Amino acid sequence: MSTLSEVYKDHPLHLKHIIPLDFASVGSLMPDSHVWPGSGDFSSSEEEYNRTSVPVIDLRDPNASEHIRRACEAWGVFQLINHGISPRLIEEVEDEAERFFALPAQQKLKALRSPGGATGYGVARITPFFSKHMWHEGFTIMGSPLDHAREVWPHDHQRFCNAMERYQKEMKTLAERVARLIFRSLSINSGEEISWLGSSSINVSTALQLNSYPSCPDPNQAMGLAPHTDTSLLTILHQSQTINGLQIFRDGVGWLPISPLPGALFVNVGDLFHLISNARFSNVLHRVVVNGTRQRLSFAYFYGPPTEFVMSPLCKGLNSGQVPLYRSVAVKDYVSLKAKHLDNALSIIRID
Ligand SMILES: C=C1C[C@]23C[C@@]1(O)CC[C@H]2[C@@]12CCC[C@@](C)(C(=O)O1)[C@H]2[C@@H]3C(=O)O
Ligand SMILES: O=C(O)CCC(=O)C(=O)O
Ligand SMILES: [Fe+2]
Repeated sequence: MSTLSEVYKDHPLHLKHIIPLDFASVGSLMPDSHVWPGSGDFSSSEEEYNRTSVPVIDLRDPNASEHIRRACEAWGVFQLINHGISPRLIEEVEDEAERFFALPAQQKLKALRSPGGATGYGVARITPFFSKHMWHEGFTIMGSPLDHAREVWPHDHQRFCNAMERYQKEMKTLAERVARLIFRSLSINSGEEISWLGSSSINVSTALQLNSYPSCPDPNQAMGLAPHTDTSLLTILHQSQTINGLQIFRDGVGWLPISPLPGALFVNVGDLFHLISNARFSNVLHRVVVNGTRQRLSFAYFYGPPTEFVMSPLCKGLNSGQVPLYRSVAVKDYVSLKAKHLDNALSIIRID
């Protein structure tokens, strides 16, 4: 049984695609390596529209499953309220992430992701697909971050590890709950297709990504995180309550900023739910823009089936007369395709 980390070992990256810029040493001039060609003004006047339109799902609502289905079909995203994650725990994770990203570059590099590694400090994995670098630094965690944390803080890593481990535990429970509601909305309540869901003996594929977008001397020329879809089944995102940055792409509208509702978590459909739902659910394209005066933090929890699990469009999810649009693929093979081909991964398994 291979783990997600083992799958990424087959796709090593060059150090120049791992080491972030020392953002603290950048003055008022943007380094050319980080100036995105053709980038204009990233701001948008759609904020109010967005605030009122992105679906809000109340987990206490008895009809949550049906509401989630509609949100996944029409938007591929929703804001989740009454999710049960304690604000105290979120604050602790925020404090610890802040403590890490505020360290001098040399200290942070002690936790650098290795070329064949999946976890640790570094730039986004999608970096090699773009000619310019993103205004972003991240810390990827899969389970315990102990090995990296103790390199950074030999005597004071415990609170970082505790916060990250507790957060992942709570996120996993929440992701299972949300995934179950989504499967239910596709009329899948039990059986082979979800035998792995909620099982304590089967390793699902999960990762916690701490994202930091430092303040930027010229935010209109920089890209926080380039447009991408997530590889996961679903992603649960906590974003800074005060600084906007996340934008989703809507056909016919363009880039829409997502302003967080107080206390809400943001959920987006990833490639795997798009595949399983036979493209009924949108794996929404999203990106992050940066701020001229303030750092923005976000935490993304990626949730997916075990790496060996073979996924195919679920018959019950298909409307009558519909044919499967994708062929079956093991999670690990899809992760490999994505690592090699990024946006083209889905079209490679698409049935014409
Ligand atoms: C499980 C994972 C999803 C992710 C790659 C990773 O191994 C851990 C980092 C994740 C992340 C976060 C920023 C955006 C993204 C596209 C990237 O480059 O790294 C996602 C990856 C993904 O969804 O494929
Ligand atoms: O920072 C954000 O708001 C989004 C992060 C994201 O898209 C990701 O980690 O995949
Ligand atoms: Fe993402």
